[in-house]
Amino acid sequence: MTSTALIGLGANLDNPRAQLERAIEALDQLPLTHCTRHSRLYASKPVGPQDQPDYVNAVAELHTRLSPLALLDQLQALEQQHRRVRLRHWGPRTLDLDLLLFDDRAIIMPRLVVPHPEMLNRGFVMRPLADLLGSRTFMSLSNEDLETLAQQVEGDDLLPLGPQE
Ligand SMILES: Nc1ncnc2c1ncn2[C@@H]1O[C@H](COP(=O)(O)OP(=O)(O)OP(=O)(O)O)[C@@H](O)[C@H]1O
Ligand SMILES: Nc1nc2c(c(=O)[nH]1)N=C(CO)CN2
Repeated sequence: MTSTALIGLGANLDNPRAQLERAIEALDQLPLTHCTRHSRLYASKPVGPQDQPDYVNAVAELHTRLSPLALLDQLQALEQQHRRVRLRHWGPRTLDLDLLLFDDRAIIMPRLVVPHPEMLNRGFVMRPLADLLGSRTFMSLSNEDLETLAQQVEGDDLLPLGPQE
């Protein structure tokens, strides 16, 4: 059975934009998985500790035949690969891949909570998610459409990035 998964991507490496573009390509190469589309990339001010560089954030939609836990394993392996690159280049931070939604399932396991518990509080997640799926509602997100939910957290400093060069 094919499922739809939404992935939140974030990076604040030296070249976070290139990291995200590579990560989106890598998501499309995962076993039993295709990246069907992704949002535009956004530059965003760090939420939480401020003594770190700005982030680039985006959301990608996957069609996958992996189970939620198998997909999480793959996402964590990808994060590890990017972490190795980061160490080599002494980059300031890592790549974060969050499993935001998996069909309309509610999952509570020791390693995996879906919908991602912080997503509704994060403009850098909700804005790109609403760009992709604005009118969609999820029972697992109180049946409210994503555009309305995104507007409730607007206020983060988000800057859409245009095409490079
Ligand atoms: N929906 C989810 N997506 C990704 N990881 C999850 C999810 N639910 C639970 N986890 C667990 O959370 C841990 C992720 O830790 P990580 O260091 O990436 O968190 P963080 O990036 O600091 O915070 P956040 O996940 O809030 O962005 C992993 O060990 C993973 O098992
Ligand atoms: N703007 C922004 N801020 C963050 C982000 C992120 O992806 N974007 N990720 C964090 C840790 O996961 C902490 N703060």
